[in-house]
Amino acid sequence: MHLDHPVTMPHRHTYSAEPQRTDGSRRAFRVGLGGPVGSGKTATVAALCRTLRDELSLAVVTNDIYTREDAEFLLREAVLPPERITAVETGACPHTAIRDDISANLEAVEHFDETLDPLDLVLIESGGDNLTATFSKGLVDVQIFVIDVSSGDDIPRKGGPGITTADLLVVNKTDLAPHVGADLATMAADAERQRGDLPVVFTSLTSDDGIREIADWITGHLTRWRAKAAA
Ligand SMILES: Nc1nc2c(ncn2[C@@H]2O[C@H](COP(=O)(O)OP(=O)(O)OP(=O)(O)O)[C@@H](O)[C@H]2O)c(=O)[nH]1
Repeated sequence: MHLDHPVTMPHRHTYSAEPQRTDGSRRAFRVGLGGPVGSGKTATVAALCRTLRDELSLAVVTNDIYTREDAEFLLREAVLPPERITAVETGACPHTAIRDDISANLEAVEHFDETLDPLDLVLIESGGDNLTATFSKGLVDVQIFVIDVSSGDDIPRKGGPGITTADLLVVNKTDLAPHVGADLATMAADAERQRGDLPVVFTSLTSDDGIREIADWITGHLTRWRAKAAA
């Protein structure tokens, strides 16, 4: 049973998609990273922090069901100073906290907006879920869905909202393709069939392969979002 009905769990926040907060100051651009358990979401967040931290002011919110493991990993790796990493313990289906009752995540990002000024970017990592997990548009401006080749090269063909609608699809662990018999060309063709013009990036985080492409995609969106706000 899902305890995530919007009537039983009303939002405490009124979301504004505007780049300004209610006091007129600028809020940070919010990027959600979701995907199945173990696909490489935390590794992607860590690599993005290392790539972007010198050019942008950024922070990270992680979501785990009962632990703070992902945040602790990022702290251990020192990808950002500790005051820029926080954890939300969802205590329920991971997608509930990013899609249905987003209040704990909103509180976390708003706290960053208030305490880290100026702040350009917040990465929000979902707990590992299934192919249906997507973020509320009230929480993130764009979302990235991370799958990996070791879960089977038929995953893009199977579709699901994460694969078909995410603003960016990341296919991670390409280094494992030869070992698990995954055909990357088939994955690319299936992903294109499911997503049309929406972009796909192949990554291998053993060598940070593809991370610059994701970082550029994020900064491109951030620039356009700000320009739209200023127009
Ligand atoms: N070979 C290989 N291993 C990877 C790659 N990316 C991540 N891993 C490993 O895969 C495992 C899971 O990676 P995580 O980043 O923790 O995955 P996650 O999606 O955050 O996992 P959950 O938060 O538990 O859902 C770890 O042991 C990583 O070191 C990759 O590109 N290649």
